[in-house]
Amino acid sequence: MALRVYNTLTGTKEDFVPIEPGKVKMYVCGVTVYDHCHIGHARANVVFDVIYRYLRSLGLEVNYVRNYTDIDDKIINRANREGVAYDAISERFIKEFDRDMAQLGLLLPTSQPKATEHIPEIITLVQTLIDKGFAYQMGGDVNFCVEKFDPYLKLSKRNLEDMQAGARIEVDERKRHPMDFVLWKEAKPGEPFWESPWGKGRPGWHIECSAMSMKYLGETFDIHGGGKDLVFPHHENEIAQSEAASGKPFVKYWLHNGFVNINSEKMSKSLGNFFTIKEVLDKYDSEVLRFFLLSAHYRSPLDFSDQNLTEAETGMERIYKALVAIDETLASNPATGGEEIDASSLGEAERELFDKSGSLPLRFREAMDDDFNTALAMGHIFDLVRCVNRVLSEAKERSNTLSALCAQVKANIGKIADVLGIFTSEPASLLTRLKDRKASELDISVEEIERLITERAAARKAKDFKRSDEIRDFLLGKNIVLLDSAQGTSWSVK
Ligand SMILES: Nc1ncnc2c1ncn2[C@@H]1O[C@H](COP(=O)(O)OP(=O)(O)OP(=O)(O)O)[C@@H](O)[C@H]1O
Ligand SMILES: [Zn+2]
Repeated sequence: MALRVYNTLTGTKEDFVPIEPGKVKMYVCGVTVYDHCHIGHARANVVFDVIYRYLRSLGLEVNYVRNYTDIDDKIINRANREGVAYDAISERFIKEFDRDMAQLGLLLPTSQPKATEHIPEIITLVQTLIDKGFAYQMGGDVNFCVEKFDPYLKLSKRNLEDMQAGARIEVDERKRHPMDFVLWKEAKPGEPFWESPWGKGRPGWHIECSAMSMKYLGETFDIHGGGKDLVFPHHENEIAQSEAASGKPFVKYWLHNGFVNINSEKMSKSLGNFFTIKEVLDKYDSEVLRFFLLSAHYRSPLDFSDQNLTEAETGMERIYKALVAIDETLASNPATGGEEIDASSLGEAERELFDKSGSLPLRFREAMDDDFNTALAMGHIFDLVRCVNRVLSEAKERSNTLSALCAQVKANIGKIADVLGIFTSEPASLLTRLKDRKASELDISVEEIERLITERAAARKAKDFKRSDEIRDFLLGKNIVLLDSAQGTSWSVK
């Protein structure tokens, strides 16, 4: 099966055929850098990071551009509130964004252009639109004339007349059509500005993405991405500006991620119902957050709640525990390396594991080829882990075959890990990290737990089972579960 992607432009899943064989040009709208990023922003960026990684894993050469919107009303407002220059705000939040993305394990895009570093390209594009009759000057502003661009609203499939009728916003009478949007904004006194043929001003939001995407990727490119909320007006306006200027199709595939919701409402700054990436990473491991964000298909809504993150943590822990068990099996009886597994000699459970592990790369590819279905891909990993647990718990001895099977599972999960950017940690240390995090929320210290475990071992040795049970129950009351084995006693948080 070849890769198929859901294209918002056609409303269908289509075969993905790059314009130039072997190469993919992809632009994703970045953040407006006026505040800390929330989990909705994390989702948009993680989703396209995985799409980027998957395309690369298919052997495609991907030119991935993600911008920073570093001039905007929201940035100016915050700068005024804090009494600093606009670029003190944008620079601060670019640094914060970069730090958040690095924590979430994102690969760097090929280019990360900033709007303010592309003013000449923006002015040239606006001038071209005026020269071609698609834009007009209105005082110190320049507007795009939507009626001149016939396919306007082809992405969101809205109707201009209906929208006009429905528009209750106060409309500037000087506009030729109420839906005309601004390409260049005249600077108000005290606002940052750049010189232009229309006076001192700054670019509108939509034009920057047309100018930067076409500069880095050409007039027509393969993929344009962003959150669903950008379909209208942002992407619709990008299409209008770019296609009106170039006379060519702008983008072949439009991909949009679904929202992170809280109580069925979009997480957003304006609603105030948001959690920043930093806040969440204070509490949860970054791999847990990434795991959570990829646990749903990228177009589906994703409900954010403490409970859902805790469930993601438990799910990830289950997989890592299996990876630790695999490592322990390999340590106790290393696979001699490269040995063939004789399938006919396997018992029923081993046979199932052998089959599921062997077919994992193919099933992963099928899931991802179906519009990047990371949820299904993760389901395949859980399925495999169930088989691993069964085989390891039923195995009477650590045989060479068992080690060879474990080595195969480890290698095949490893291949997927690189594309999803999860399961990449050293398993034992990840489990320790999770345990430490949970322990930090307990009302008992790790030292105290370990002291009690030592005391309990001594009590058991002295056959003082009353004291030993007392300690176990006391710890259980603190949500600590003890597990006795031949190697000693280990503990985990319930
Ligand atoms: N709740 C969300 N779920 C998924 N993606 C989101 C969410 N909120 C924003 N995004 C996406 O993040 C990217 C950056 O958005 P942008 O900087 O324009 O956000 P914003 O409009 O400032 O955020 P907010 O919506 O909170 O005001 C866009 O692709 C946007 O669609
Ligand atoms: Zn954009």
